[in-house]
Amino acid sequence: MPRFAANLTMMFTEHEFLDRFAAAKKAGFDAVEYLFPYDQPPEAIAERLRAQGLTQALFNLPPGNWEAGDRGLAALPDRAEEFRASIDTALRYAEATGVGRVHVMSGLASRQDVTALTAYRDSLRRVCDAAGAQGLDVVIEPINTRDMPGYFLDDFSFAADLIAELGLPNLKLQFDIYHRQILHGDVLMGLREMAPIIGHVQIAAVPDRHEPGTGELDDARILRELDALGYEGFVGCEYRPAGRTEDGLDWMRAFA
Ligand SMILES: O=C(O)C(=O)[C@@H](O)CO
Ligand SMILES: [Mg+2]
Repeated sequence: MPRFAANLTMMFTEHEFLDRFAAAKKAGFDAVEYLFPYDQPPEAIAERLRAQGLTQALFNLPPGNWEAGDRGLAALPDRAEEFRASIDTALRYAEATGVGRVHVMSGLASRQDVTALTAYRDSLRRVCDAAGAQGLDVVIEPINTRDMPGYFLDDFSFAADLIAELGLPNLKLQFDIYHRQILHGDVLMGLREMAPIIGHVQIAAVPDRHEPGTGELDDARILRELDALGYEGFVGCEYRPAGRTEDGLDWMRAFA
């Protein structure tokens, strides 16, 4: 049975961020994820996790200046120093929250740009080394360029090849079913091929990014396939509820 994690950046936004932990627990979740914890002190987040008995499944490294358009730093050669500092920040939050994996966003750059590719490889080696010393996995996620135009990591095969080439034991793939369908389709084959390197899964209906089961894919079938493949990690519910979060959770009860 999938271990669902509520994505608190997208779900339970009826509540203030720190109150979303209790709301997720009350709704039946045992784990949470979100994009960025950095507006809150790590101790405040750790306290909410402890109080609710929740597991922290995932969060992202600081992405640079999100409001100014940054979408990560790893493939940006002229931001290497900032990237190094972002690792230290993320690892402080990792220690406080007990998270097992962090997502590193590549940033906006062309995969044809050799300096970007070199920077990306160097960044991944560096972050895997530092995170590995703390017993953490690092995940990278191909993101569709309709939602994020110009995103460097926009191809699942490229990501899988890079993971194989780098051979870093704690570098894994974040398989977001929503992005996979928009970028390539062929979701079940993608899961079968990439199962050995998947470190985290996320789900949302395509194309509107609402509750699973409301889009063009048979999400229940996909979740059963994950089980059949022996996937034991988390499935992050990274969707924007069509209405109040609590009113749209029936899809999940089918897996209880
Ligand atoms: O957008 C997604 O999908 C994510 O998983 C985020 O972490 C990056 O925007
Ligand atoms: Mg995602």
